[in-house]
Amino acid sequence: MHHEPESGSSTSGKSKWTYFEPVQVTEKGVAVIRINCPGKMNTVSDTMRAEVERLWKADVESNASIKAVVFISSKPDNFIAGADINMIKSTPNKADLKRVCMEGHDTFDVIAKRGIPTVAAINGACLGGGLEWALHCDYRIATTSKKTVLGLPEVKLGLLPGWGGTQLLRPLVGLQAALDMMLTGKNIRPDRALKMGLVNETVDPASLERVAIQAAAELAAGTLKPVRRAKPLAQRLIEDTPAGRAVVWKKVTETVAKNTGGHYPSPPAIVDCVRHGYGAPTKRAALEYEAQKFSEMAATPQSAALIGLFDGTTALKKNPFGAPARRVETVAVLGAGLMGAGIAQVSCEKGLRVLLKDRDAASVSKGIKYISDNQAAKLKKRRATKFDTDLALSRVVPLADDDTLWQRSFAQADLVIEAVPENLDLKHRVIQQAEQYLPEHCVFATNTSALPIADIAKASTRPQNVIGMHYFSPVPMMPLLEVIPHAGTAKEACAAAMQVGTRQGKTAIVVKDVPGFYVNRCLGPFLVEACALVEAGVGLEKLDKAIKAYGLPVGPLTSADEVGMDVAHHVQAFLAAADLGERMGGSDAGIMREMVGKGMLGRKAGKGFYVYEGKKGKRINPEALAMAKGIVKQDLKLSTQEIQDRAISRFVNEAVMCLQDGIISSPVDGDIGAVFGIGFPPFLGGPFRMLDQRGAAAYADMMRGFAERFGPQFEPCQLLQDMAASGKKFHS
Ligand SMILES: C/C=C/C(=O)SCCNC(=O)CCNC(=O)[C@H](O)C(C)(C)COP(=O)(O)OP(=O)(O)OC[C@H]1O[C@@H](n2cnc3c(N)ncnc32)[C@H](O)[C@@H]1OP(=O)(O)O
Repeated sequence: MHHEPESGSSTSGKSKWTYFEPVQVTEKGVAVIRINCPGKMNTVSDTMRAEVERLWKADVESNASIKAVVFISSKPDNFIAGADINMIKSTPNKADLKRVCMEGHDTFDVIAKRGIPTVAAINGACLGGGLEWALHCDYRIATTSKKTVLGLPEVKLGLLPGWGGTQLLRPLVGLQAALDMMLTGKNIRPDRALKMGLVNETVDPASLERVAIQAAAELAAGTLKPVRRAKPLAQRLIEDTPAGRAVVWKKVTETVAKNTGGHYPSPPAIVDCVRHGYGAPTKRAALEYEAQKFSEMAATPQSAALIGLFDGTTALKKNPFGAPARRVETVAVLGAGLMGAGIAQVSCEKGLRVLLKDRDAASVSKGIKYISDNQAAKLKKRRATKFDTDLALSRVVPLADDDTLWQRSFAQADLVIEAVPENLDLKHRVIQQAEQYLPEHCVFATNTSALPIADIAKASTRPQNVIGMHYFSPVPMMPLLEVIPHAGTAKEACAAAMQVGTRQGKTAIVVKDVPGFYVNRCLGPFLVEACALVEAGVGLEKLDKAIKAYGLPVGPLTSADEVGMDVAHHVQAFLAAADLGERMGGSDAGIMREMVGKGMLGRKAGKGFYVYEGKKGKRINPEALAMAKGIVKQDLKLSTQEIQDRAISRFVNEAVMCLQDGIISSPVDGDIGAVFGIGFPPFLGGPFRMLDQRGAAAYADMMRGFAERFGPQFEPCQLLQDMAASGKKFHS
């Protein structure tokens, strides 16, 4: 689409508004309303919404020369990032949010009443209430900037699109695409948004304002008519007939039930709102229903938990050590196995130069293949462009020990991440070998899940530069990073490691240098309890199902099979020998030891607790079942709730113990670590949020009851007892 530029805007000086620039009116009568909320992001609060209505009434409504309006942002990287989450959180009576939503509609009614076309000129994040703002407009133009994303992510906060999203999106993109967007909360990039009919045009960022003004003028003149994407016949048959829609409702209801396990109320509420829209007597009635449901969702503990995780993730984007004096540009990764290649991938994708080194060309090639295969997959799924993937790969320099090129290249490294196997001697050797060629300032990070960082640092001539960076596997998928300074690590090294982790897209928490760090330390007692439960007569399948039903992605037995029985057993044995004392009691995990001895190492060996039969899937391993039956001490006939509480309380108590001992520095870190590290149910918000919601006193009582019945490993730690006695909450 071609638009002629228009010149000669008039402006009215310094803004009298808090959230908007002064309205500019062009010669052809296009009013440009620039959104400029205080702070980094534009968000829609009740006060911002009220102000746009005042602005409209003061500067637009009675100005007859205005023929069309463009809404545009003054911020470099966001249009509107949604409703103000702080407003949602701080509304004490969530029922009041219905009024907030409905007043939003009143404002858009005021705007619509003037009868002039409105254009949303979108650059950067256009999310949630921000996209709903754009949906209320007559025309949407998005820039092709990498920063431009459109989406309705409310579901990720346990909410639903409450400013018309469940009603206004469907007519543009179709029922199925609308449901997909709202139920996944995924970001839509501009090219996709154009294809699906979400926006009318895409433009280069430099042209956005000019094109938007021109489009507005043409809409006003009637020379431009917004075209709705035509639906193919098959889509019409499904979406536009009651019989077709019945199929959609059935399918979507089943998918929602399967994906949420019944733990999340907002996805079914979204489906309900969309469905309600078809039968509602008026558009207003449908919007009122949606607003009612929005306020109900905002009052759920699940929403509070998910918003808590959003806040925690946002807070952790800020480096607690401040920006390092020297920005890391080149990262050397030692070891091109699964871990090393994953670390190299997330680094090169985010613009870091990577020196990937392994023993020989064959080993390093495997790592390169891993990265290039993943890039090809991203390209295929359109998660990246050819240019992005080519650029990422071009940043990786493959290096091998048998070619001295690595020695010269290492002189450029700012930070090394070693990911060689877990063997102290080997780690010492690689540190000493690398240090000969590394510059003085280079930080040396070690990716270990078990070895003390202080011990690894002993081999270094610059121990102040040594730090732990514990990634989780598979690195490109897992969002968490534990950053572990030892007692002698310099602040500058901590700052650099945190900055690199955040740049790699990880949420990084700082953890003390103790056995298991945080996540594995909490997993230890949980794994032991899984074995103890088998000894208490809980069937293998029942155990896995009970923990999955609690909301973890998989049960402990599947988890042991996936990470490998040898690895799981090693973690358990290592922690049993460490400083956790009685807290690792309850079982000696003999079943795992025996399974390792028999080569039942889990998925990688084709059998563990389950037998893996290729396409046929998996079934309980009869050999493991026989072993399990053989170790039952007394069948206690535990209920599902008892199984869940016994296993989860061991994890939770250890998490609180970590806070008590300063291994983690806050409940926020503890919650994020548990949710992002092991998949602790997000709808519970993490162990600390869960304790706040369930009540520390009730939880401590339950654990004391278990301690009496099953042993001292259930004794609640001091901090949990203190919180129980004081009635205080971990999160204020
Ligand atoms: C009925 C309608 C309901 C809704 O609309 S619910 C809200 C739906 N919207 C969202 O869920 C989007 C939330 N925001 C984000 O996902 C990210 O942010 C962005 C992708 C937009 C940008 O990410 P990045 O560039 O990394 O910035 P950053 O550090 O996350 O945020 C900078 C500051 O902006 C605040 N912020 C962002 N979005 C909102 C929001 N919707 N309400 C209130 N504050 C918001 C953050 O907290 C932080 O603040 P600080 O600098 O003080 O730490």
